[in-house]
Amino acid sequence: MGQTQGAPVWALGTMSGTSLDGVDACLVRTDGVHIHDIGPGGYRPYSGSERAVLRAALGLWPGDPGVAEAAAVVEDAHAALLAPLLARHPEVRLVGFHGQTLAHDPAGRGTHQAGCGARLAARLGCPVAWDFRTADVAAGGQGAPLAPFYHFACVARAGATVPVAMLNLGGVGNLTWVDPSAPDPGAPGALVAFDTGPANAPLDDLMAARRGGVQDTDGVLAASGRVAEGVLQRLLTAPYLRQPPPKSLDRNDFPDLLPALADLSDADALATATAFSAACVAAGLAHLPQPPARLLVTGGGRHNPTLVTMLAQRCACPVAPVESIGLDGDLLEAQAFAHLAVRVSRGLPLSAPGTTGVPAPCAGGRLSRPAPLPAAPGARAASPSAGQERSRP
Ligand SMILES: Nc1ncnc2c1ncn2[C@@H]1O[C@H](COP(=O)(O)OP(=O)(O)OP(=O)(O)O)[C@@H](O)[C@H]1O
Ligand SMILES: CC(=O)N[C@H]1[C@@H]2OC[C@@H](O2)[C@@H](O)[C@@H]1O[C@H](C)C(=O)O
Repeated sequence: MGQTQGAPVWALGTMSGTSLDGVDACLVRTDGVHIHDIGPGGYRPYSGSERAVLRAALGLWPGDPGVAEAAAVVEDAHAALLAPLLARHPEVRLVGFHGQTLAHDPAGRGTHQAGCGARLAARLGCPVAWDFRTADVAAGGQGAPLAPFYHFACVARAGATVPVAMLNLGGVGNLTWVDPSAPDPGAPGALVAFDTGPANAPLDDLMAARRGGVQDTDGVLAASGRVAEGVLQRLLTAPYLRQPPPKSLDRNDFPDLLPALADLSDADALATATAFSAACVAAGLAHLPQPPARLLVTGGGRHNPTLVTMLAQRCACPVAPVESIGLDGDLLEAQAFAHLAVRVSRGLPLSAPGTTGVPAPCAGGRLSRPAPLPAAPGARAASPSAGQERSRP
């Protein structure tokens, strides 16, 4: 089973992740199958007040009060980051706009990413691929994780010959096992992927609640505490951890976690939560078809040495940052949505039974093109194909 390829194009992918820290963006030249080039990236943090708007909107669904305000924060932040990047890089044909997940309940109400790609396309004057998760959920999948199809391309680019795993330590953790001998990411057995459990989100939430901070920078507070083993072992009885994939999480799907740490000192609470995030990954490794040769870590959590050390202590395989295969772990998810944007524009699947549990490889996403400028008096009407994957003016 091969994948249909067209010519590679430059796409600009974005991610506004569950940590609510800010928006990442990165250029990738891709045909949706192979990564041909990785270009520059950018980051635009949310201000304290923007983050408060997003935090207040967590758990909300389209139409709920507060959602329009959150969507405006998301779109404004993306426009502020992307407009100068697009001006400097006119070679970009397409933006991949993930938006901000506010709620995720694939078995119930669906999945909700705030931010409208059609409005963003109009503001940027560039086609935007967006709403990546809805079609997968509608087809019976989890709608997440979606980065695995990009992980497959990354592992192929690195020339791996044996199965490896990629671990994203974001607000939530997600793990992708990749068999590089598979012909494409939708092939049976090519990928096994799922969310492992909470990763940075509870650490950030503890710091916010107890210290008024944003994160436990470099894991310093956690390193000064002691893991409360009894509490940790109780937390590790969560049924989610034993449940086989496919499975995915909302940011706040472990509501008992912070209350379980309430009686611990700040340092011990951080140490225990950090150990829990690491142990969730170790529990996830048991669900893989075979042990990976290496666990390649991406996402903000790889900057936390306490978390990484706890992880390495609990994993049988070597643990290394994705930088060890020449990738940038701060921009990998943004790159994923550049790659997926091109797949959207070409009708290629974004997910498969091994990644989201969708019954068959599933295409998805929406593509919004900026409205054509009104015709000048006397000018010919634009042809129906005008605006298809062309250079921006
Ligand atoms: N130096 C550091 N020390 C400790 N933690 C850090 C450091 N740098 C980043 N982090 C953590 O990484 C988080 C951001 O990670 P990342 O950008 O990968 O998450 P995200 O993309 O928002 O989440 P997700 O992948 O779940 O959507 C921060 O909120 C913080 O918890
Ligand atoms: C619903 C949603 O936005 N999920 C995110 C979240 O953050 C990490 C993990 O949970 C993952 O499932 C997903 O993001 C990445 C980019 C993904 O889809 O692969």
